[in-house]
Amino acid sequence: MAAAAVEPSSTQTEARQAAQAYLNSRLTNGTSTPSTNPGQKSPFTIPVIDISPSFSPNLADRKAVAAQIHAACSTSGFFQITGHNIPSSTRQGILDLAKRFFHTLPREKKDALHVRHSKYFRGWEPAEYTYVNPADWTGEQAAPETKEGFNWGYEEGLDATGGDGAYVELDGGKGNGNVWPREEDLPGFYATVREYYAEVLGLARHLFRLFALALGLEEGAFDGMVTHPGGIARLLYYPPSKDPRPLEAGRKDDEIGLGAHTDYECFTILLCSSAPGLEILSPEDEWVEAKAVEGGFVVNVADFLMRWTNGVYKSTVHRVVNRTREERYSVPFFFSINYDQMVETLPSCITPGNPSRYPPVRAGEYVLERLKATAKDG
Ligand SMILES: O=C(O)CCC(=O)C(=O)O
Ligand SMILES: [Fe+2]
Repeated sequence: MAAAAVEPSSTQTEARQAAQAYLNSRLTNGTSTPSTNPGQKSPFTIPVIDISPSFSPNLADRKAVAAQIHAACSTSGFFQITGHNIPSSTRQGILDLAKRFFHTLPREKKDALHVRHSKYFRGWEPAEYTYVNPADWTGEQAAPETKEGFNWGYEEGLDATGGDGAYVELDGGKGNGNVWPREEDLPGFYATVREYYAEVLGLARHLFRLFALALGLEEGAFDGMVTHPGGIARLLYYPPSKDPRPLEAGRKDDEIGLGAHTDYECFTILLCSSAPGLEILSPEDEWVEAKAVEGGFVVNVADFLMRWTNGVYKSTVHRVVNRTREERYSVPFFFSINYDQMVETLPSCITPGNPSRYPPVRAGEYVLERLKATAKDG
């Protein structure tokens, strides 16, 4: 993406500087340091929440799940869910599709889908093209990222509700910026993406109702904001480690799958294959392995929701390092509200001790500026 010859808007400046300052404040030169105060660790857990009671007709059951979500979001910002009703065949189907995409689509067909052709970062993202932590571009000890990705966003054909016909892209543009492999090159690609995306989008809308309850709002408070929501999803591939070693506090890694970052949207629903690799930065600056539970999804708060909740919900720094000889695949889904929606700090998150810290912002504008900041030539 060519650098624009215009002054960055205040949102741009805020998004880039705040993201980098926040990361820098949490990272010590890219290495983790053991806690100097082990007796005073803050509670940092990634709880497993069975959300099956949230499908109950009884409001008290739904509120009980929301309370667990609230506790997780206001501490570690991460939790895992089971009891979500997404069939295991749908989950396996998209992981198998990722493997086919990365291993069988020839390089020139991938190149035709390169993200550099897309102003919304859709399509194929080779390992070296982006760094989620801009400080890694120039850092002396910069380790290249090993992840390879394929990105797409919301479109009505992927929404089981059919949408409301009002989808706009990150910059307010009409239509959607998705690009797809040709059907003859990867038969069944779109159908498999659709099956998974429709399910995970439905789950995200359901979770958002629980977030409303968790924030002390009426359950349907956000429903009108997710009728044509932003929802970027990715297939990700992390090759096996060339030098597999366990995570060790204080040791700089020379292979990084995906650098230290926070996510940008409201929350992320992550599906992973069996190889571990996701690591979360604790308040003591220690990387903690987040081992995915069988059949579950990892859910984490992202920056836009942290901003919207005035910092009450935590968007926590994480990264991926494949420390195994196995290939690793994952499919994150980054859920946003409608990109044309303006939001102001939620009144329920403003108190005399925590006055509103952020000006109003349009959802898509915020996310697009954060995405631009990850491309090396962006
Ligand atoms: O692959 C994973 O497990 C996590 C991916 C991730 O954090 C991201 O894409 O933002
Ligand atoms: Fe992430």
